[in-house]
Amino acid sequence: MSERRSEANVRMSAFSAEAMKRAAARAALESVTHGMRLGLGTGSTAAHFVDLLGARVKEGLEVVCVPTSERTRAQAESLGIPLSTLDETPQLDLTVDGADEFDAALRLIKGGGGALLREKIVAAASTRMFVIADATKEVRTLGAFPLPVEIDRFGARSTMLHIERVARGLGLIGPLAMREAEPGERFITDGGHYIVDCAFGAIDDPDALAARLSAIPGVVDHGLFIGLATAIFIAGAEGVRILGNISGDPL
Ligand SMILES: O=C(CO)[C@H](O)[C@H](O)COP(=O)(O)O
Repeated sequence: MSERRSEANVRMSAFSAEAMKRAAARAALESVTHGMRLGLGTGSTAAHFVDLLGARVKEGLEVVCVPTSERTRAQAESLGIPLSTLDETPQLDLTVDGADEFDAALRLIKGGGGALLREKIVAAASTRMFVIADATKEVRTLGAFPLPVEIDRFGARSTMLHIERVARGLGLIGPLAMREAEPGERFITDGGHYIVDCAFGAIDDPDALAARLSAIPGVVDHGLFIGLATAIFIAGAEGVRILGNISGDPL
């Protein structure tokens, strides 16, 4: 294949990935109605949703939204979307967010964009959580995407060793890497914490791992979202299909 041709292919697949993310976002937006209190996710897929929502707000749709990151807050503000905080609006009707991976039981890995803590708090404050994703995020077993774990800065090295020990107890062995914003500069979350990316490989028992990680004192939260997503909008070449229940409870 010529260099020019392969460049064109790369551009084309990037275009279709974005088109799929937007299609999933558009499908989720159909459930948004007048007066809703919404949680706004973080990441490139969630950004499509915020963009489309902004257009609906300009047309007169009235909603109030809680963003899950400073990045999403800035985008929503720039589009004139009315914003609130969880202190002012502690209960939300619906959160729409992306994911790094999901399985058939609607369990997710999130945190690739570093916003997992606020994303989980906002999702847990919502009656429903819709995940929007392209079909490449669907997996049989979670874990191909390294699991992000948010940790306190105090005692970070010790907390990493604790995570390693706990994971080993579940048969999970893989390199842990402190996330960097740039080479030599640690990534800091909106909440002021570090992120450790844990490349465990296949996580056969996500529920057990989630419980053990949550019990480690220095762990602020982890990217396993279990029992939170109520529906997943999956965009593929054939259109958008929905896993779960758009009007109901988590599986
Ligand atoms: O969890 C997240 C941010 O913390 C994102 O939702 C996740 O990383 C997916 O991002 P993208 O839509 O860009 O693939």
